[in-house]
Amino acid sequence: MEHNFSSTLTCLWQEACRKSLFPEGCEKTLAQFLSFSFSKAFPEDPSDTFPDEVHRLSCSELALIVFPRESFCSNDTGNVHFYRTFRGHPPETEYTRSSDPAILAMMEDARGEERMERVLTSLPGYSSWSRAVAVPLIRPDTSLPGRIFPGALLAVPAGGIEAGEELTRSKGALRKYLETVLAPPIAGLLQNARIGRSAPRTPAPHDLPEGSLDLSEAPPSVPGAYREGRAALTEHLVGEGGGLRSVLKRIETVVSSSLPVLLLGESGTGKEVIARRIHRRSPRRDQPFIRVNCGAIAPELIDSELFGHERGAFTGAVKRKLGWFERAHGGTLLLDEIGDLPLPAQVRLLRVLQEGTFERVGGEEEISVDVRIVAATHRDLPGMIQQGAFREDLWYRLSGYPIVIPPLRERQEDIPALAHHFCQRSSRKFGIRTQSITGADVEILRSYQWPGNIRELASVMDRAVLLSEGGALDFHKALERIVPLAPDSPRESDISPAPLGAGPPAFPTLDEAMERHIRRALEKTRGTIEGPEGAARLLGINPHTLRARMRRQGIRWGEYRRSRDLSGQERRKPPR
Ligand SMILES: Nc1ncnc2c1ncn2[C@@H]1O[C@H](COP(=O)(O)OP(=O)(O)OP(=O)(O)O)[C@@H](O)[C@H]1O
Repeated sequence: MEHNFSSTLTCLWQEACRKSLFPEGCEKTLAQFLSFSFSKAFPEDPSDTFPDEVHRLSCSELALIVFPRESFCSNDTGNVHFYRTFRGHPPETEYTRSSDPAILAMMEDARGEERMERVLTSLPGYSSWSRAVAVPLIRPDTSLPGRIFPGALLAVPAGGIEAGEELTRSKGALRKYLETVLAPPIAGLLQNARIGRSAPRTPAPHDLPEGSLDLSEAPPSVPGAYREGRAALTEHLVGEGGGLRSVLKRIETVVSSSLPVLLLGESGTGKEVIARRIHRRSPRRDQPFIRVNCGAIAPELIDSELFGHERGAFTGAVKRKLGWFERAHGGTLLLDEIGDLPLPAQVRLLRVLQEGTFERVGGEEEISVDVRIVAATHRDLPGMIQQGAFREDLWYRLSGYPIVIPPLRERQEDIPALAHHFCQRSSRKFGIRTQSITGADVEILRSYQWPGNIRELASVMDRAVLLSEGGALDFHKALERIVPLAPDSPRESDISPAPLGAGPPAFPTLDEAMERHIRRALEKTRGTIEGPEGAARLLGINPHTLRARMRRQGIRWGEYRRSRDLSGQERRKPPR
């Protein structure tokens, strides 16, 4: 099966939309800009086909830079230069998301500009930083010969629409093709993703807000592939009549109030899905729903992320920025991984919960917000309170209405419905039709313990569909790939006591064991964090959580990545 230029680009964008929050009003510009840049990377005939692998893989690297419009210029070939921006003035880095902590760190670092340049120029396809326009990258994955590694570096002009007008001055049939064939579906995709994030339900085609695009205009090569934004993927709830019945009953009694809700449950059990349901069923449904992963924000940025900052509050604060509390005004704020919130931020959060007010960083104005808090964690908060890692008073504030989401192994009745749901989802995602799930398949799935819960089931299904190549699903094979960490972990040496007389026993602490385990997963996946082959999936945790843990434990992703890129050479051992 082969896919053409437009379906490949559309899939890449579908992935980008799930990972990034694009500024309102920028859809059309961004789509044109990116479509054009893509053609620069692939100057061949746009109807050229790509091998199946390109199409199947998700976009595993993404960095988004928002830069000021004044520094944006284009020549008449439409090539955009922003070299001067980074040379002359610091970029306005508004939002970055990347599976590459190295890129993320660079952007947060004062000297990041220099290092960013080094990384960009080292990427295949770039001869100089000045040519590093917004180009989705597709390059060979050296760890898996014959496969392709897709990723994207997006540079978005902060000025939005006007900046796009520059592009429209460039000439040629290719531009026309990009504008007429590719830009509308991509713009629609972006716009729908944004609407989906703030709207309580996915609008039906007939009631899309004015100005939004009907995706029925999109090229038909992968029907429906770009219709699913992150919201659609996370809002569908399986198990309403089964294992989640009591959870949903509890939700119903609280939805009409503004009481904070605390969702407790193992990683991957569906806490975010339930939080979205609470929002959708509440009177706030027409207001924003915002999710913040408290564990994924660098501690020094937490205040600014949650409460915003004033211009000049610190180096790099070039303009006022609203925090998540203000952005969620009137709606619901999901504080995910609340157990990872550092203690000083817990104090400030407590104040907002008690008084409903706060000040932006560097500001004096008292700001009041009306936000419904839903907090979620897989951690043992009472245990953390005992250890002094979580404030007791915050716990009392948050735990007024706790809801425990049972792990998948305790709601086996939901497995058939979940399996069907994810099978359809994976088939749509990869454009592969498979044979249906049989009773024997369900038995195999039921006999597995699902430590990674529903997220793990979804990833096993992805793998099964990919491996099926359109034929029967083989769950023995699909599950095999999840298990390989078990035989060599824990290693004997990790737990054996030291010889007598040699001092205290060398029993690793929990932190040390966790660090080793993460390192092993990174070694196995050669630094891949997200996606079906990634370390997060292997460990059964959210990629954001994994990155946060790596950061906390000083694990540098770059070492593992470099070992992957040394094709044909001996792999470099990561530091211990
Ligand atoms: N009941 C459900 N029906 C359909 N899909 C579900 C359900 N529960 C979870 N999922 C899917 O499983 C995945 C994990 O769910 P979610 O992110 O809500 O889990 P979580 O408990 O918040 O995980 P973490 O603690 O790691 O953040 C998502 O892709 C979600 O769409």
